[in-house]
Amino acid sequence: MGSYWSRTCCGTQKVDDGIYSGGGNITSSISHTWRIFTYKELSSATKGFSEDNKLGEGGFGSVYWGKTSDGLQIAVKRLKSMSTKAEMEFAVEVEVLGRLRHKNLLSLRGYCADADQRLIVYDYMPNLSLASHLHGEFAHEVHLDWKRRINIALGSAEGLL
Ligand SMILES: Nc1ncnc2c1ncn2[C@@H]1O[C@H](COP(=O)(O)OP(=O)(O)OP(=O)(O)O)[C@@H](O)[C@H]1O
Repeated sequence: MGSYWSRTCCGTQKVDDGIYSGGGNITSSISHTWRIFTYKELSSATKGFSEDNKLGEGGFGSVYWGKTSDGLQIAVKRLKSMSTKAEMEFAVEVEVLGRLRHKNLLSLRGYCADADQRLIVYDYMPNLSLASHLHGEFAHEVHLDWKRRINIALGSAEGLL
């Protein structure tokens, strides 16, 4: 469940002005249903999980930008090991996000569970994380005034409900 909470309260909330709270990212979320991807499909979408496509790294694996054959931009989280904890992360994420559709929640696009590979596919969020805007690399570029900060907090709370 830890992962679920990180995804909702610190991970991937979207708010009205387009910024995601915590470690999440910004914008472009149109809700769709999810589907099962093949490993080959995801490998080809991410140019073989190339370093150039790497968006970042979380507790359970690396996240890669990709483009599907039908032109959809995706973020693919490739779990690094098949520990019980990682299996749990995968199951909870797919189970919970697969059921939820909310404008302030990152949408699950699908997953892949081929042999010992576990990958989770999300909408790609192009504007990086709120954390990077609050404390990181973009903190000096984008000035988040209190009005925007309050909107973000309200949007995050709405997503949690
Ligand atoms: N949907 C996405 N679109 C764009 N970038 C993303 C997306 N999801 C994740 N990322 C990038 O990948 C990084 C790692 O994401 P990930 O969800 O694995 O980790 P986390 O939320 O920081 O930590 P944890 O694994 O503990 O939940 C993020 O910080 C972000 O930069």
